[in-house]
Amino acid sequence: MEKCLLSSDWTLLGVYVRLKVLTFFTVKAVEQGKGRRNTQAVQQPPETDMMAQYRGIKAQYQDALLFFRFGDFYEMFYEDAALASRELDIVLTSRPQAKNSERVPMCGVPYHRLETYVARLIGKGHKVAICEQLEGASKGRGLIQREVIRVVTPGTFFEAERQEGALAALCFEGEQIGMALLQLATGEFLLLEASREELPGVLSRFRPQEILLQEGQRLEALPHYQPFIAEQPAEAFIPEQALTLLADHFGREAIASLVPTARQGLVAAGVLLGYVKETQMGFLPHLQVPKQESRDQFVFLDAQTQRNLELVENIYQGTEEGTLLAVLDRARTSMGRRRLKRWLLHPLRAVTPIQERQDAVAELVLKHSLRTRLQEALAQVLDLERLTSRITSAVANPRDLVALRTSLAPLPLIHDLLSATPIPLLHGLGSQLDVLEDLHAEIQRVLVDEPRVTVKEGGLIRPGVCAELDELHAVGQEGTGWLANYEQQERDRTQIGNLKVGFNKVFGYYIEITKSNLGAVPLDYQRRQTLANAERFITDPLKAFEQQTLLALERAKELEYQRFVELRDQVATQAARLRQTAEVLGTLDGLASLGEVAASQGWVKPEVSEGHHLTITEGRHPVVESLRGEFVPNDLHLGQDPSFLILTGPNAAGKSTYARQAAILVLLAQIGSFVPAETAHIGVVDRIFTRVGAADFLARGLSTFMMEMMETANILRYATSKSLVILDEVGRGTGTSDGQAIAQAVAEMLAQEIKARTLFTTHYHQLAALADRIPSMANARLAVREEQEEVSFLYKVVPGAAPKSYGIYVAKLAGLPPAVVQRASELLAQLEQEESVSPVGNARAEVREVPPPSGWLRREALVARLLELDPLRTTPLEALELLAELRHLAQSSSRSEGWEAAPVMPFSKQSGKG
Ligand SMILES: Nc1ncnc2c1ncn2[C@@H]1O[C@H](COP(=O)(O)OP(=O)(O)OP(=O)(O)O)[C@@H](O)[C@H]1O
Repeated sequence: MEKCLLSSDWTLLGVYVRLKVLTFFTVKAVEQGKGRRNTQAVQQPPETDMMAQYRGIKAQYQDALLFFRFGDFYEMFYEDAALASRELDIVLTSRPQAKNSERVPMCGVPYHRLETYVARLIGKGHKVAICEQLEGASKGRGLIQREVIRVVTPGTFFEAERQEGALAALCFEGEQIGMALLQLATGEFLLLEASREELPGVLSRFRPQEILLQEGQRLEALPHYQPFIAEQPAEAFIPEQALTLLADHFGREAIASLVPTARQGLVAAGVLLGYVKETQMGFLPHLQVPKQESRDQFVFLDAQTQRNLELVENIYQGTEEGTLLAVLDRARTSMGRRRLKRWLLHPLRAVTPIQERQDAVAELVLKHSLRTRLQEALAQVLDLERLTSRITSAVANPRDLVALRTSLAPLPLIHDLLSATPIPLLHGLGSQLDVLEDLHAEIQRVLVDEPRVTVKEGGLIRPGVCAELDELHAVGQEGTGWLANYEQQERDRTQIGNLKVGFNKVFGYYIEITKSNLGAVPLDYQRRQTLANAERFITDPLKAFEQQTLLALERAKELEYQRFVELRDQVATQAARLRQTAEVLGTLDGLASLGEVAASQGWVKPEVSEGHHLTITEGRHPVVESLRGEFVPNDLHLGQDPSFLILTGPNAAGKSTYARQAAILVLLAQIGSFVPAETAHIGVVDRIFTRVGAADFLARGLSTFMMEMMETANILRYATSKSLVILDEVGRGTGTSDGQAIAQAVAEMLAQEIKARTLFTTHYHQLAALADRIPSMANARLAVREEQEEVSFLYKVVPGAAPKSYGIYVAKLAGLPPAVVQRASELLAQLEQEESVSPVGNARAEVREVPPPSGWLRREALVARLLELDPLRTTPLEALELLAELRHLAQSSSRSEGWEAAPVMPFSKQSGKG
């Protein structure tokens, strides 16, 4: 048994006095807190010193909401109070700053709900500075010392579920950007490099909630998420300073080895480390040594591609629903879920590691019982990564240690199961899995089965751990017996049957006598408190008892707290082992999840190799299939010839789905997953690009077409012959001729020069003729069945180009007014009559004149034309030309049905006369 020692040498009496005073003041503080909410109960004038202290501290943290600890509450004052009350939906109240002075707006939250309220403020993009009382309140000591112990920012808040606490720092040097990324929930520290064009894609993969930039630097608005930007002084970016900081924290050697290849990233990492040290102070979790992410290791996915393919976030709501992640996620742990997400955004480029993962997934598909046993064991493991961060940053409470103990229990079984498999990746995971038996045993030995959440109320440590603690608990237990005896003894002595011995925090132990029995109270009872129906007394024996037991109790609580902190610190020293175990479990869970999806959905193992081919039979889009329940499978054959597929077909016939499906199947294959198809042979790709439809780029102040062209330009700049490109209706954002010309020129470059495997959907049917001229191009179309007036989509891809778009039919389906549909059909017929085959090979198509519109639209056109006219600035020749134009308009109008002649005819006549 251990000997637990209290650091201070309080005498018994000293402890007691302090205890009572402390209790008194704690309660007073609470009462003051309540009093502020109930102004009638305020007894003391407010401490102006305290407000001065508040202002002094607040001046140092002007950009954060200051949570100012006051007894059992965190209080906010002035503008912070107004903001917090709005954001947290809590009552805004006020108190006078000094006697008769003006009232100060304030609001408060109970100390034990700190995490919840901070989470809400962080979620709304605020920073919170937590200011603690550094000492207990005691009589005559004046102002309590207070200090900010941590500044929580959007990128550093990691302790709550789903908060990753991801933080990035960027270091610009010309066109190159060094980037460091730190995730406090997992301790992962990455170094990356990117060009300015690549930056949005890199940021979008990691989604840091907060980005550190050198002051004066600007980050171009990111289209789909708004991180919190924290400007840092230029000195922080001085390389020597940044590198020294890193070397002091991680060791000189670890950092020196990274300098040659990742100098800029390291500077960013130094800035980041400085920032987390400054803001987290004593609450900095264990960080892993920075690792450099090699650009060539992963398939590059730009921000649009990540978004267009709806990998981890759907386009319209930004949630996980309807994403590829949602289909794949059968993970049993948070670590596994994070791993799957990471894999989806970082498909592998090299064949060998892909095949290693595939083999592991195949084993887990095949060996159902192995997979289910592993998954059952994994289901008992809580978020070890976050727990490690909580433990190492000292925010962990006793329940966190219990969660850790529970999570470690199934590890030996997982280890045995993995060690028995011959599959290299799984077997390797078994060897790397540190089952941490020593930690499990120690937590089991020290901590009770179900401890309290709070650390200072006792009830944490098992009997037998600490001799002194056991003795103190024994005193407490004896005391309970003594009290019961004493109560009975006093009842007998006074003959008061309902005499009660009780306890409260302010007065300690007392004897309560109801008013009707007050006549029988013995002389040695000393009155302490008067209630409505009773009086409370103390006696000398009760006082002596109280002194003894309260002391024992408080000392026991203090000892338990100390022992708990010791245990937490002891676990924290093993952070690196815990992190490694968490990493292994995350990978295993990710693989098991892929195995389960493949097995339950009947997916197959794709053959991956270095070739240029992409051959899929009976492929399905996993997300559309999961949402629709049924899906028409399709084949795809791309390689050297054809490498470029022009896809035509009606609107809503499935062109985009088919093109995206190709990208998703390639991506699945390259994360090591099985794919929804009969067979798949995939030559690995280095980059996947998708340019799909319109998106909201208002944030960047760019027109949709401008954005479309910028994205297309990027594809043409970065795509290689190993890339996969999905272009959906390029050029549709501008005039028909321009759009078609651009689409053709882009297609020609991709097919003839870049030679990337490409799926190109278009409504410019003229482009289909390109395949006659360019050997690497082929046409495919989405088949439809036409019966009488009705068209049905078959969702089947067949060779050849589509004869027409059926746009009007789709418009009708979509509910366009019959008159408009009718008019559109007339116009289409007319256009088709006039249409001459447009010369493919010549990028400029002819601009056709479209006849005037019908009904009220015709009249509108005439009126609009007249309103444009400025008679004073019109030459006689222009006037004549205009008359002719108006006459032509009027003539064609009068031929059509539904013509309302009245407003236009007089003018027409007039012009006729003229
Ligand atoms: N193979 C398929 N099997 C079943 N349903 C499908 C299939 N392909 C597409 N669909 C369904 O058809 C809808 C429309 O598909 P998609 O958006 O791909 O059409 P599109 O031809 O690209 O249309 P547009 O040219 O108007 O953009 C999809 O949302 C999906 O519900």
